[in-house]
Amino acid sequence: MKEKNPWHTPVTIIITVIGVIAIVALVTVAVLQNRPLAQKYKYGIVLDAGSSHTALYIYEWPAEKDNNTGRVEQTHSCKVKGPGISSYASAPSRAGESLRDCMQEAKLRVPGKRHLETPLYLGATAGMRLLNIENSSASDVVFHAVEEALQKSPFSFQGARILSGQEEGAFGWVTVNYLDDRLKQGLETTGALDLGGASTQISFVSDNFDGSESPENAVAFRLYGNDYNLYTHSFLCYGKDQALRMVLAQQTQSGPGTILDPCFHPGYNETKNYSVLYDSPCVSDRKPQGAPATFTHLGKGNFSQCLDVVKSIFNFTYCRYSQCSFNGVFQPLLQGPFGAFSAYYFVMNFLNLTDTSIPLDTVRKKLTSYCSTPWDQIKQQHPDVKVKYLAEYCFSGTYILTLLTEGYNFTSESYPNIKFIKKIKGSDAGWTLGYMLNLTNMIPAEAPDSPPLPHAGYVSIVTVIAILLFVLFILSLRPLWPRCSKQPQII
Ligand SMILES: Nc1ccn([C@@H]2O[C@H](COP(=O)(O)OP(=O)(O)O)[C@@H](O)[C@H]2O)c(=O)n1
Ligand SMILES: [Ca+2]
Repeated sequence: MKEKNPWHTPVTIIITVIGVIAIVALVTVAVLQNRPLAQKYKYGIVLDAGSSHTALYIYEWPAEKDNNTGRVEQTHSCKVKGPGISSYASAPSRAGESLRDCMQEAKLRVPGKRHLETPLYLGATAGMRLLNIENSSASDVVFHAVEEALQKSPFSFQGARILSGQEEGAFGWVTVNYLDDRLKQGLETTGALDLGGASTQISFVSDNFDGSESPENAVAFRLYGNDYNLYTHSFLCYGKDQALRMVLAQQTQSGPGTILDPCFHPGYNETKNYSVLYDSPCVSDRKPQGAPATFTHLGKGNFSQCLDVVKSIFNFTYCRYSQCSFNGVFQPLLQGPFGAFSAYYFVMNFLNLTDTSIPLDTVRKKLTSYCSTPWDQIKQQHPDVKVKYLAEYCFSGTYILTLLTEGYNFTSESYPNIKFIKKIKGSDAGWTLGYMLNLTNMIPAEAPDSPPLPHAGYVSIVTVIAILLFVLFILSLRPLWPRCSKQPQII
């Protein structure tokens, strides 16, 4: 005869069923209540109107996070065809038209129902700064034209303006450190080196800089509960395109019909226009009197002579402060790691010199050999690279090396602290992300209160405690348990 299981009493079965139902209900409620909502995103768009070209960046971040504290990421970028907006001074309406294709792409990339609430910013940098110096009404007209075009977009246009050099430097620094998660965690920050076509920025935190020696180079931030005293400086005219103009101007000072340029490859031979070369406030005051209309630009391909002529555009003769970089500009002691982006990256990547563990002497040797390579051979080796860019890499590499070592005082010891970077975790390094984070108040001054446990941890703990309570409950009912018969069974 089969013996009856003592657990199969109505009381224990009912208790067990109710207990199991209670646990399932409790865990289900906990999971559902705290489940991250289906991912919905918000968007922001920034147009970077640089001196050489305009680029559009789309950023997205999770919509459900309080105060927009979720991670912001770049989801798309679009390079506007044609030159930078400052080149449209004589045909401003074309500046507006030039943005059309990228704006169309943005309309497709940002979900339709988000269009109206998506902020759209345009920030212009050194190209427009120079145009504004040269001819402020022309820069107003260009802005008017791009504003008109952007107001027609379905997005929430927040205005177009020129960033100050300080803002450009500081927002580049914010971008790099935000993407590296250094701000939230209060880690040592990374300095930012940005090389554009018309200006260049250096920004870093240094222990011996509190802003008192040179307030115009100080930007104070309070981010996630940490205070930062950022040193930043923007050198107008020291972007690589304007620097090249200064180097050429230096060599055409005596107004000859031909220059033999050590920064261009042997065999390079182009006829260039004086008025085009001198059409910039960076060099216009140096235009030789009675110069011919054109000059012949010949390459000589001599790195060490190129170094000398590049050095001549830096002034190291005066410094009113305890220490300077160049042109009498204060700079505290370099400190920490640096990220070098924009043209720093493009040039060094082309030259295969992004690895900064390569000793500076080797970098110089490589440039010596590259610069002395005949122009025909260079063109043959790089049929896909735009000839205008290709012709300038010897100059640009030499310029970058000079700016870093002579200008900013990087040494053989500190050069490896620089990383040449294009993107960080999928987002481009540059001022645009920092600019948007600032304008949308997405970096809080104080560290936000976050729940002590992540969602998965919370659910696991609720489940474990529920099971534990159930077991304890069953144990507490021990007096009601049916007795087990321990008597020997008689067969
Ligand atoms: N693929 C690329 C894109 C840009 N560039 C250069 O990177 C620089 C970008 O400067 P930019 O247009 O942002 O000018 P700024 O207004 O920042 O001075 C220009 O000198 C471009 O020629 C490059 O060397 N390779
Ligand atoms: Ca730029």
